[in-house]
This record gives sequence, structure tokens and C-alpha cells, in this order.
Amino acid sequence: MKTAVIVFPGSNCDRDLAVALRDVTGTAPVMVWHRDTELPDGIDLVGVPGGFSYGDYLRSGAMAARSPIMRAVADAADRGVGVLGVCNGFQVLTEAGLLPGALMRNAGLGFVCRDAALTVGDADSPFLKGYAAGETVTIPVAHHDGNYAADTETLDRIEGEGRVAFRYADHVNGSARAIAGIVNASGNVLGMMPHPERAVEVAHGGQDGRRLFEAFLAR
Ligand SMILES: NC(=O)CC[C@H](N)C(=O)O
Repeated sequence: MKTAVIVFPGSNCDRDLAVALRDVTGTAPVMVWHRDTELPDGIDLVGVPGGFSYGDYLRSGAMAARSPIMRAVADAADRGVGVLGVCNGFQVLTEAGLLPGALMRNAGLGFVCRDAALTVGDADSPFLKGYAAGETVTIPVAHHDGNYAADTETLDRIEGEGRVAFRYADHVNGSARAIAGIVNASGNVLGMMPHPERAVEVAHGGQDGRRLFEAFLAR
């Protein structure tokens, strides 16, 4: 499987994501600088990593969403290529319009960094095939802008279309309907605030994140 990880100025989880993808797929991903305009040929999965792209100025992910490479990421998503946005990557995908809603400042206004219990949603996505809907998994969070917000109509639509990937089991950041991750209508684009790449090795304290990468590999 051929994978790529996008690198923005201020990304800081790009290498963690690269290591996770390398470990699970057996091949190191291609690291793609945000100013590039094309993804490598034959790509199966694009990772949009966590971090603080452009210092979180303006609004987290807003400036990175306008990077030249994002046009290629959107085109790839349209073709059915897998796109995984983690934390700042989820923020970038919403700001780029690949996923609905926005990530606002945490309700408690502080940075939250801890393991989070998540309930797996009923979304039909290649990333989620390794989990059972309703199962509780543990994946760490680390963010200050993880408070998922959308208007009621959008929230109803996301839920009605079965596009919730994960919900927080307890209230982490004030997210509407406890949403921690969602997919696009086709299920090939997943955005989530928790970091699956930080739950890959036994030494990470749990491997629930690894199951997400393995499921995509086995799709
Ligand atoms: N770990 C991250 O990706 C942090 C995301 C984002 N910059 C925030 O703090 O909200």
C-alpha cells in the first residue's frame, strides 16, 4: 500500500503518523511538502497530520487548508483515495470543506492531553472495519481546539447518514453531540481529534489506534 503524509509549517505529528504507517504497511510513506501541487502516483492513503500548522493563527487549520497541496488532496478524496486527518489534520479538512463543521476552542479553554475513551460510531468506512459499532476504545487526545461545532441541521444530517466515526465517552472538550470524528458521505475521508498514531505500539500503552490503520490496509 502506498501512503503519503502532508507536512505543513508547524506540523509536529507528521513523523509519528509516518512511523505508524510504516509499521503497519511495511513501507515508509512519502512525505509531501504543503507547497507541492501533486501527490505521488498510485497513492492509496493520504495522512493529514496533527500539529500547529501556521501556529494556529486565524483559526486552527484555516491557513493550511489553503495550501497548494490541498487541491490535490481534495481531488484524491473525490477519486476515493483514503484521507485521514488527525487532530490539526481534522481541523484542516473541515476548513478545506472536505468535512462539515468546525473545531472551536475547547469548552474548558485549556489544552487537554490525556487518554480518551471513545465509542465507535456506526459510520461505514474502511478505517472502521476493525471495530464494532458501539465498542469503547482508548485513543489519546492533545488539543485546545477540539470542540466540534456545526448547526443543528448539519449535525442531524451527519447522524442521519451514519457518518459519526467516534464519540467521546466522557466530555472532553464540549463537542456537539460528543463527536470526536466524522467521515465524508463516501466514508473514505475520516477526520478525528484523537491520535490513532499514538496508540500503535504496546509501549504507547494501548493499540486501539493500530486497528484503524490495519483495517484500512485490509480493506
Ligand atoms: N495535536 C494537535 O494536532 C493539536 C491541534 C491544534 N493545533 C489544537 O491544539 O487544537
